[in-house]
Amino acid sequence: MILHAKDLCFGYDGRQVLDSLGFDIAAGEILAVLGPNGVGKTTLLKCLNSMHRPRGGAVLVEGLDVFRMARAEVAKRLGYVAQRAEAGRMTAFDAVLLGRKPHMGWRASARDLRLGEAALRHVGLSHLALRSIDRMSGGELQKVCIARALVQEPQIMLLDEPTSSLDLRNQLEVLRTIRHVVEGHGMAAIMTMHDLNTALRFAHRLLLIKDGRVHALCTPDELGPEVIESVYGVAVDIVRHGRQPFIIPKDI
Ligand SMILES: Nc1ncnc2c1ncn2[C@@H]1O[C@H](COP(=O)(O)OP(=O)(O)OP(=O)(O)O)[C@@H](O)[C@H]1O
Repeated sequence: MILHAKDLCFGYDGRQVLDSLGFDIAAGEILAVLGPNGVGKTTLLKCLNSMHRPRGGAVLVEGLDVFRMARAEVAKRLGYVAQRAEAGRMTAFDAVLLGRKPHMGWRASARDLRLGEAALRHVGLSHLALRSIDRMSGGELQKVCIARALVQEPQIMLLDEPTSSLDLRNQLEVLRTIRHVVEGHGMAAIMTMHDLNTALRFAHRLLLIKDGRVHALCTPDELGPEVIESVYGVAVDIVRHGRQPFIIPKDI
């Protein structure tokens, strides 16, 4: 297992959000974290990369406790792409290069620059490399942030709604890129999502949170309509197109 999360408990101002939540993820795996608004998906990602310190529980990356690591050590292992990117005044290339910071000396090496260029190419943004990120669309900025996590060369990518600002074509391209790097480099990705059908298509396993706990942890093929109804309060049918399952709400 590349990451092991055990019995995580976390709350804000005494209000419990995560309640003994645990799971494992293997190298080469994409895990979609699902559940309704406010259930604690972002909070979970922030606990995994030690931005939040849980009240109880542990997060181990290849057996090492992330809460005992220095910031740069965490960043070498876990690349985090936030839900809302902050756009400062710097070029897309410089913003991507920031992802090399945990690996860099006091200046970027030729390899750092090459990785930056390659990451921008991967997300289809080479032509905007010198554009300031405060002059980019929401989707372009989201892709810059994903490129920044790629150059970080982490073992695990934590992606908070990575496709929320992207059109259909860009959603597919970004998710394919993530799948390509995960499968090709023995990494893992944990991504929060609202689009259940996209999760069914791109994730190897689904983790559904309810009441701060793991309500279900299953493959797309194993997911039953009763789980969706219980977590989201919506009755659905699950139909198949070829072998691919799709969720269709019953009453629209
Ligand atoms: N900094 C904070 N201080 C206090 N409460 C917070 C803070 N951040 C989040 N919360 C609360 O914690 C709960 C979980 O929030 P979180 O953002 O993890 O949910 P989420 O599942 O990612 O939601 P969404 O799907 O809407 O992005 C929510 O009730 C939220 O209001």
